[in-house]
Formats: sequence, C-alpha cells, structure tokens
Amino acid sequence: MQPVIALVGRPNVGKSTLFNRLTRTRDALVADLPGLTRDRQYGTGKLGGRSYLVVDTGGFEPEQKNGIVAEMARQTRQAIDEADAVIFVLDARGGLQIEDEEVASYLRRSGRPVFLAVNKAEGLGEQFPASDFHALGLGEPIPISAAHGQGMDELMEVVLGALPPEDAEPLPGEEEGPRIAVLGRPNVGKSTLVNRMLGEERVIVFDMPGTTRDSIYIPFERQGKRYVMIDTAGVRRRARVQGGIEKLSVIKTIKAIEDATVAILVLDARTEISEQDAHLAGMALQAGRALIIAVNKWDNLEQHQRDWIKTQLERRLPFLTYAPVHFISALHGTGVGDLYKSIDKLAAGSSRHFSTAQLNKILADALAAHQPPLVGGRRIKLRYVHQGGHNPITLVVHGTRMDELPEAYRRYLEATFRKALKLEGVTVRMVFKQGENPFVTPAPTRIMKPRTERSRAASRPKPPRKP
Ligand SMILES: Nc1nc2c(ncn2[C@@H]2O[C@H](COP(=O)(O)OP(=O)(O)OP(=O)(O)O)[C@@H](O)[C@H]2O)c(=O)[nH]1
Ligand SMILES: Nc1nc2c(ncn2[C@@H]2O[C@H](COP(=O)(O)OP(=O)(O)OP(=O)(O)O)[C@@H](O)[C@H]2O)c(=O)[nH]1
Repeated sequence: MQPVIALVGRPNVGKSTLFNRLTRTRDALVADLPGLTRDRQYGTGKLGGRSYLVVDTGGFEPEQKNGIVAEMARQTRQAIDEADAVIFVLDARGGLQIEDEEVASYLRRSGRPVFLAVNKAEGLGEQFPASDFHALGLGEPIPISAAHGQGMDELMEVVLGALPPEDAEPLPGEEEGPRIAVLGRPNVGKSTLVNRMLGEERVIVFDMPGTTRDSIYIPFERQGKRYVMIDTAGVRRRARVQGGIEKLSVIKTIKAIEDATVAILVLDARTEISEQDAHLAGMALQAGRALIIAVNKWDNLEQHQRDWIKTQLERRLPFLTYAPVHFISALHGTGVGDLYKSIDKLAAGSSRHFSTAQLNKILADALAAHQPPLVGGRRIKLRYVHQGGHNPITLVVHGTRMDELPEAYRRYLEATFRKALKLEGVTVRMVFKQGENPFVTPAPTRIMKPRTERSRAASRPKPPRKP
C-alpha cells in the first residue's frame, strides 16, 4: 500500500513547489484531458523505487486573534491524521517564525512521524541555520531546495526509510479476482449499491482476511467468479461501529482507486453532475483505472428527467467517451447484474498482454492510414511500440520529436489501438518516448513505410530482449 505523506507548513515556504517536485515523476505519464481539472492537492510520485501519495495541505492561514493552530483547516487536520508521515516545510531564509513553533507543537501532539524539510537552502552552505530548526525538537533538519530540486532524494530516503516496508499489507492477489472500487460523492447511493452487489442472490461473501487500516477488502463469489469489493465507505463496518458513519475521505478514495482493477463511479440521476463527479472520474482516469459509470436512482423517473441526465453526461463528462454507462437503481436492484458484465469485460481487458509484433502491425496500419503531421516542414517519425505494462494497459511508442506530436494525433493513435485491440472501456495509456527503438541495435526498425504485408513482415521488429 502506498504511504501517504502530508506537506505541512505556513504559507509561502515552498510547499507547492515541493509538491510539484515530489509528484513530477508521475505527472509525466498523465495525459492532459480537456475538461478535466488536475488536482493540485493530491498527487502520486515515485522516488528510489517506491511510490507514495503526497498531500499538499495548502498553508495554514495565520489569524492573529485565535492563533494559527486554532485556524488550522479541518482538512489539514484530517490530512495529518490520515498521513503515514508529515513533512514539515520551513524556510531557511526567513528563519524560524512564531507560527512555525505553533505548527510544531500541533505536530508533536499528532503522534505522526515528522520530518523537517528546510527549504530555500540553495547556496547557503555553512550558513544553513541548522541549530535554529533543531531547537524545534522534531529531529534533524534536512536542507532542501525545492525550486532547484536539491535534497529531494536525501529527504525522501529519510522519510520513506522510516516507514514500514511496502509489502506489510499485501493486497488480495489476482487469483482472487478483479478488485472493485465504488466511488461517488455523498448521498449518490454508494452504500446502497455495495450492499446490493454483495447482497444479491448467488453472491457468496467470504470472511475478510485482509482488513487494513484504510480500507476493507471483501472477497466474494458470484456465478463461480471471484471478485473483491473495496469497501471505502465502510459500509460493512457501519453496522458494527456504533454510530460511526464515516465521512468521504479523499485519501481513502485515492487509495481505493490505486488498489482497484475497476472503478465504478456512481452518479445521482436526480441531481446535476457536478465538478466533484468530474473530479472523481478524473482521478480514476489519471490512475489509469478501468471506469464504469453507474447512473443511479433511475427508478421512477420521467422521460424528460432521463433525457436531461443524458445531456448532462455528455456536457459535463465529455472526456469519458469510452467508459460504459449503466442506468441503475441500487435501491431496487435494476441493472445491477449488468454491471458485472462490464466489470468482467474491463477486468479482462486491462490485464491483457499483447505481442510486440501485433502492436507494431497496428502502428504500421495506423501510420499508413494517417501519416503523422509535418512540423516545421519535417515529418514526425514514429518507429516502434511495445507494451509497457497492464492495468492500465500502457503502450510505449518510440519516435523522433515526440514532444511536438500534436494531441489530436496522440488521440487518434490511442483510439486506433483501443479499437484494434478491442479495449472499449479500458484505459489505454500512451507514452511517447523520444529516441529510437531501444531494443534493436544498431539500426532502427523501418516500419515507417508499410507497403505490402510482405515487406511489413520482413521489417517487423523483434520482440524486446531482456537486457
Ligand atoms: N529561493 C528559493 N525560493 C523558493 C524555493 N522553493 C520555493 N520558492 C519560492 O517561494 C515562494 C513560495 O512558494 P510556494 O511553493 O508557492 O509556497 P507554498 O508554501 O505552497 O505557499 P502557499 O501556497 O501560500 O501555502 C515562491 O515564490 C517560490 O518560487 C527554493 O527552493 N528556493
Ligand atoms: N430512488 C432511489 N433512491 C436511492 C437509490 N439508491 C440509493 N438511494 C437513496 O439515496 C440515499 C443515499 O444512499 P446511500 O447509499 O446512503 O448513499 P451513499 O453514496 O453511500 O452516501 P454517503 O454515505 O453519504 O456517502 C438513501 O436515502 C438511499 O435510500 C436508488 O436507486 N433509487
């Protein structure tokens, strides 16, 4: 499970800059989807082979009257509570401020592991005021420069090194079936749907061996097939924990998405599709999860209401062109069985492996049908494609001047691959890499001018060799 790291500190110390640094590794892979706001508060990153989730708590607002801690936003406190570690960001140039000490005293009481990142330390050398920050009693201050990318590895080595090893809480394995996460904003009917899906006839729910701190995995079997429900809403726990209704937690949602094979986004047919809905969809897509839209509360709707929500879908979630949409009533169970058909299809799709030869044939055909555009009078060349991973299916295309490849052409390729590989509904992540085919040396494979099937076969690249 990914550790959660919260960035805390007073305004202007450089939290956002640090956040961008720490999440940059992952951002490079994320496609920019129009109509989709990128979340600046939560991001995933990877350093030293380990991935993590970073939460930017966005500065405490100092308030003279009540003191800084009193004004600490509820969300900030929640982020600290849910974090596995806190990076307390300080400013080497501004020195230690009274607000820093207030934040420090809150953090000391939080019981979370705290690490001091003293930012803007570039070029300070001997003048780095280590002892000032040491006096906070929160351990060794680590000098960094977020703006210049200095000290990042050192910082994260200390932070990640202090956390329990990654495999401490293993996820249910693939043999236990696709993992399903049910997402949605409050009151759309998530709990009703989860209960309905688990409570259906012919569903056998097993005991839960994998109970973790954050989510509960509920393995079950339906018509001889195994699945795992990720119960973020605490649906099953609710009955047990007296009065313990849990709030929608963004961190839990993100973790559930990361753990899931397939995410079901539940929408309420009786309310407008909101920014928050789009946001949740975006989080699932950015994580590359297969996504199903379940428009709930479809029972007893007038025709005009049904038309209205369909228009809303097109308008508010235009980037979801390939996700299957189901109109359901979780309350009455209508359409719930059909959800499983989509789950099976998407789960199978997102775990498929494709041969390099098959992928390159599709690439060659795509290039033949539509050449890549001329940029600055020269044609962009795409040379080679291979599968970089599954769930999400990642296709890595190598070529020249990839940074100039227009978005429209990228999408054309994505759509072509999705169609040819029969991956409707599955996220296909295209990664465009500069440079020649890394696997074939010395000459690049010439798949640029496919003429006949024969010449194509002759020039088809060899599958990648293990280095
Ligand atoms: N010299 C120097 N300046 C930095 C460094 N990191 C950030 N800054 C500058 O510090 C200012 C504040 O940076 P932000 O990242 O916006 O700070 P923040 O803590 O997120 O601020 P809030 O959003 O107000 O909470 C900006 O002008 C940055 O350019 C650094 O490593 N060195
Ligand atoms: N008419 C109708 N009402 C439904 C349907 N599904 C759920 N509801 C109602 O919607 C309300 C919210 O349902 P919940 O399942 O608690 O929603 P939730 O998304 O889990 O809500 P939170 O716990 O706040 O996140 C309840 O009153 C349900 O009875 C449906 O298919 N049709």
